[in-house]
Amino acid sequence: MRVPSGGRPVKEVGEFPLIDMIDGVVSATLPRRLRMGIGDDAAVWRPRPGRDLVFTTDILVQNVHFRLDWMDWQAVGHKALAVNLSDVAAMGAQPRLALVSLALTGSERDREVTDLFRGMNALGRRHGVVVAGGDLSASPNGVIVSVTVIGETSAGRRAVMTRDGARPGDIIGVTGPLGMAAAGLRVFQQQLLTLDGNPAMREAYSRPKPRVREGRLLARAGVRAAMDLSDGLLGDLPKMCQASGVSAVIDIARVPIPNAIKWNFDDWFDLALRGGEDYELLFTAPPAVFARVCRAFRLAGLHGPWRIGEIVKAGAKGPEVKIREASGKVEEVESGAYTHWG
Ligand SMILES: Nc1ncnc2c1ncn2[C@@H]1O[C@H](COP(=O)(O)OP(=O)(O)OP(=O)(O)O)[C@@H](O)[C@H]1O
Ligand SMILES: Cc1ncc(C[n+]2csc(CCOP(=O)(O)O)c2C)c(N)n1
Ligand SMILES: [Mg+2]
Repeated sequence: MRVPSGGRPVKEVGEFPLIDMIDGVVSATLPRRLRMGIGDDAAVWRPRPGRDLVFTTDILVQNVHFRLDWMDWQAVGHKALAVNLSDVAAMGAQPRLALVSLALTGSERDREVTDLFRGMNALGRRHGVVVAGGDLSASPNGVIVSVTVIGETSAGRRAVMTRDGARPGDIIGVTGPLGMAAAGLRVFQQQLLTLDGNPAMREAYSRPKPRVREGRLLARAGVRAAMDLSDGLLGDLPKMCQASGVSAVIDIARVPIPNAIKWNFDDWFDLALRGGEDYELLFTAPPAVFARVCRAFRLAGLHGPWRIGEIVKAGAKGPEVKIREASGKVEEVESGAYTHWG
């Protein structure tokens, strides 16, 4: 039997305070070449001036992140790599290598495991990424897929985009619609298989598209602040505001939330802004840089970006996110979206 050793249960501490506690243990002395440690979408290591390497890792746990009666094995492979590519994209870097650790119960078929790697490889090929290694282990309670991706910035290119680069006066942009993956999760959970538009929702949940090209174009256009939206806009934007010491006003009428979501779900606001797993990029930029981004996206044939609000100075209460209603009225909104252990 496990003897309680003191301390609080982590489900009471919460995911983000726990990260702060880990940070407190490991971040006392960091080498100068580590340009970014805990706190952003990826760690940044500068082996020499003019070249940054980025490192990120994300884990998918059966029945926490995916269910095998909802997703086939190729989709699990796709999603496990996609969520990592998304973090590299958020830094504005080019992903190169993936390491894949897999824990299996033993009853899976060899064919299912190779399917997982087929799904991963197909996505990797589209973004110039190869699987370069990994690890295998047993897992008594379901499949675990942990992927690490390494990326690089081009020599001489501007520095990576970070969460602490947002400044008052910046426009806030996103690279695509919000809420489709959360709607897909709802479709699976409630078996809404006759709902209008449900195949696109299930696809958004099962096979998110990492915005790798968009991330590189943002960085090249001079964007300094970006992150990817994994936990939902009202979970992630407050993190960016906190890191940058600024507040944000979101124009709700400008947020690209598909009509299929607004028309089908009464709780569309929470679904789209707190549901998570969109894997779109959230960025902020001064108006001139934002205009450059719009031009670059148009020339590259990419959709967006969508302008959804602006960064303002933090008030007396410190960094916060507010919502501008369609009427023009600005209202406070509770921060918070998906977190582990509720
Ligand atoms: N177990 C851990 N050990 C060290 N650092 C961690 C650990 N878990 C998270 N972090 C770090 O905490 C920071 C914040 O994590 P957060 O979950 O907000 O971002 P993320 O990794 O982009 O999210 P997601 O997991 O949704 O992709 C990241 O820099 C991450 O590397
Ligand atoms: C079966 C099943 N149940 C619930 C969810 C919802 N969910 C799980 S993790 C997460 C946020 C990002 O995760 P992380 O912060 O770990 O990267 C969300 C919205 C799901 N995907 N699958
Ligand atoms: Mg991220």
